[in-house]
Order: sequence, then structure tokens, then C-alpha cells
Amino acid sequence: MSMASKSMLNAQALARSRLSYRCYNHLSKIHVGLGSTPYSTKNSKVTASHQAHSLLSPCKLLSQQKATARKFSQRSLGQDNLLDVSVDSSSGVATLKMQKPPVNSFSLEFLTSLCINLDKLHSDGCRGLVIGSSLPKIFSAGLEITEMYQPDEARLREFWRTLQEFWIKLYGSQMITIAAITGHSPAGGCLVSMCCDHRVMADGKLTIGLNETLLGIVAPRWFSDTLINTVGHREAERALQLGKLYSPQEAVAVGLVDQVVPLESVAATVESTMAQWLKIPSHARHLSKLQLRQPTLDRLLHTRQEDIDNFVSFITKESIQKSLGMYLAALKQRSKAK
Ligand SMILES: CCCCCCCCCCCC/C=C/CC(=O)SCCNC(=O)CCNC(=O)[C@H](O)C(C)(C)COP(=O)(O)OP(=O)(O)OC[C@H]1O[C@@H](n2cnc3c(N)ncnc32)[C@H](O)[C@@H]1OP(=O)(O)O
Repeated sequence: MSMASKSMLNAQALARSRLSYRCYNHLSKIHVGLGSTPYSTKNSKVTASHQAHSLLSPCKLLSQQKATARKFSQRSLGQDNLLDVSVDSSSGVATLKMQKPPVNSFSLEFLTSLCINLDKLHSDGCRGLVIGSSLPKIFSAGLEITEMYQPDEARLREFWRTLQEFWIKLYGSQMITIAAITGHSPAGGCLVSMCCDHRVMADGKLTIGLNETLLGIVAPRWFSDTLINTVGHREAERALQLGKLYSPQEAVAVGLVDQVVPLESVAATVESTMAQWLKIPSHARHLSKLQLRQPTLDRLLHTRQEDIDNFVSFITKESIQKSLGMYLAALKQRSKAK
């Protein structure tokens, strides 16, 4: 390649990275400031000035994550508006809908955006959070497999650190969290829903579960702990080894989800469940949650770096890379055959 074309490519890459950094700053379409920002309408969506306001708040995590996004910005190109967030001003309940086609897979940028939005909603005093999806038949396909396949090590470390961060924030969240599972929810998608206090799943041909072994990988300890805390030790033991993907009816039978209702009733069911939970004094409810979840949280909090090292050394093994490559190819093949 000639010097001229190389420098042209470099200039294009730089421009792309600047553009994507700007996109990153606007990853979330909206942000409502409960308490600090008055609401005018139910489910009001935030304007540019709210966004600007939210970007000014100094926060170590934010600046760290902005640096990350700058560093790895090429992968986030064209991926703004990954989340649709709204807040009901009368109840203080936020709804966060994932909208990252085709399958809401968790990339570094997506996880970063989720962390930032959780922080914002929490610091704005939201009392409840509904996590759902804007994509039909998909809650989330879990981790973005291409983040783990033939990875850049620095990015891979950041990816895992950000996933840990998201899990820690959500699993211990002060907010009442409800998952509206209107689509498939394998692996990391199942993990996110299990972090919530309550799960409502649509009936139909959908699946949910920790299927890591089917990819030739092992769910880390904090994934399995979360499953054990949800369905109990014996069920988790079977499910983890088999990589079991449950139908909605199977999932409700083992307690992996709390309710299964027709798709069209998910929103109303979530709303009435939230109304019930909102009646409980918030402080007592959150402390009760932490009493049960803190030991699990602590286990990761005390070993975060070791967990990142284990993950990186495991996932970069040649045999694991081969399995991931084959799984990805099979997914692509299946998608093409449709
Ligand atoms: C010694 C012990 C040491 C222990 C140490 C342990 C530490 C290491 C631990 C490592 C653990 C890592 C944990 C990983 C957890 C995960 O989340 S891995 C991801 C698992 N996810 C899946 O298996 C889901 C795969 N996807 C699907 O099954 C389906 O896509 C779907 C059911 C979700 C949706 O089906 P459908 O609507 O029919 O869409 P598709 O046509 O299948 O897909 C569309 C499109 O998306 C691509 N895609 C799907 N999923 C992913 C994904 N997760 N990542 C990236 N891309 C994905 C798919 O290939 C299609 O792409 P194309 O259209 O072909 O381009």
C-alpha cells in the first residue's frame, strides 16, 4: 500500500473514531433527571439539553469509560441509540429498552452504555427499573461473541471488566428491577434477567438459560452463583452442565422466571407487579435484597482482577477459540439458511 493511501486510511480511521466518540456520548437517546429535572408528561423523553446536562456530571466511572470508548471506538461505529430509556414521572419508574439489532448482544460499547444509564437512573433517584427489548422475539443473545473471538487482549480485558461492572451494579441495585422478557434470552441475556428482582416472560417458542457449555465455554463462578441463587443448587448443577435452554413453561416451573404470560400481557403484568413492589418501604426492601445478594457480590468484588485474568487466559486458549469460531460459523450458516 502506498504512503498516500496509508495516510488517507489513517485520516479516515481518526475521523471515524471522533465521530464514534460523539456517538458514544449520545448512546442513550434519553435521560431524565428525577428530582433535578421536572417532568412534564408521562414517559417523557429527554431532550438534547437534558443530555448535555447529564454529560456534565463529573464521575470517575464515566471518564474511565469515555476513555475506553475513545480507545476502542472503531467497533462502536454507527451504534448510537443502543438504548431507549424513559421515565414515568409520577411513579419514578424507568423503562430501559435494549435496541441493538440484530440480537441485543453485549459488546463493550453496549455494556458501557448500560452502566452509564444505570448510574444516571440511580443518581436521579429512580425507584424502579424495567429492562426490556425493542427487538421482536429477542431479549438478548448474551455476550457479543466476536468480542471473545480472535480478540485484542486490552479490549478483551476492558470488555470483561465492564461486564463485571454492569453485573455488580444491576445485581445490587437499589432500584426495584423487573425484566420484561419478550424474546430469547440465552447466556448473558439470561444473566441480566436473573439480576432483576422479578422476571416476566412471554409465552411462546422462546428460550432462556445459561447455555455456555454448548459453545464449549464455561460460565464463570458469578454467573453460576446467580443461577444457583435463582433456581437452587441441584437445578443449577444440571442446567449449567447441560447448557440447558428452557422454554418459558419450563423456566417458570423451576423458578428461573416468576411469571409467564401471553406476549401482549407482558407490559401490563410488569406494570402491576411494579406497583405492588413500590408499596414496600424502599430502604427495608433494598437491605433485604442485599442481605441475600451481598455475599455473592463480595465474592466477585474481592477477586475482580483474578476473574479477568482467568477469563482472558481461558478464552484465548486455542481450543476455546476453535470452539467459538465453529459456533459463530454455525450461527451465521443458520442465519443465512433462513
Ligand atoms: C477451568 C475453568 C476455568 C473457568 C474460567 C471461566 C472463565 C471464562 C468464562 C467465559 C465465559 C464467557 C461467557 C459467555 C456468555 C455469553 O453470553 S456467550 C453468548 C451466547 N449466546 C448464544 O449462544 C446465543 C446465540 N444466538 C442465538 O441462539 C440466536 O441468534 C437467537 C436465538 C438469540 C436469535 O435467533 P434469530 O432471531 O433466529 O437470529 P439469528 O439469525 O440466529 O442471528 C442474527 C444474527 O446475529 C448473530 N448473532 C446471534 N447471536 C450472537 C451473539 N451472541 N454474538 C454475536 N453475534 C450473534 C448471528 O450470527 C446472525 O448474524 P448474521 O446475520 O449471520 O450476520
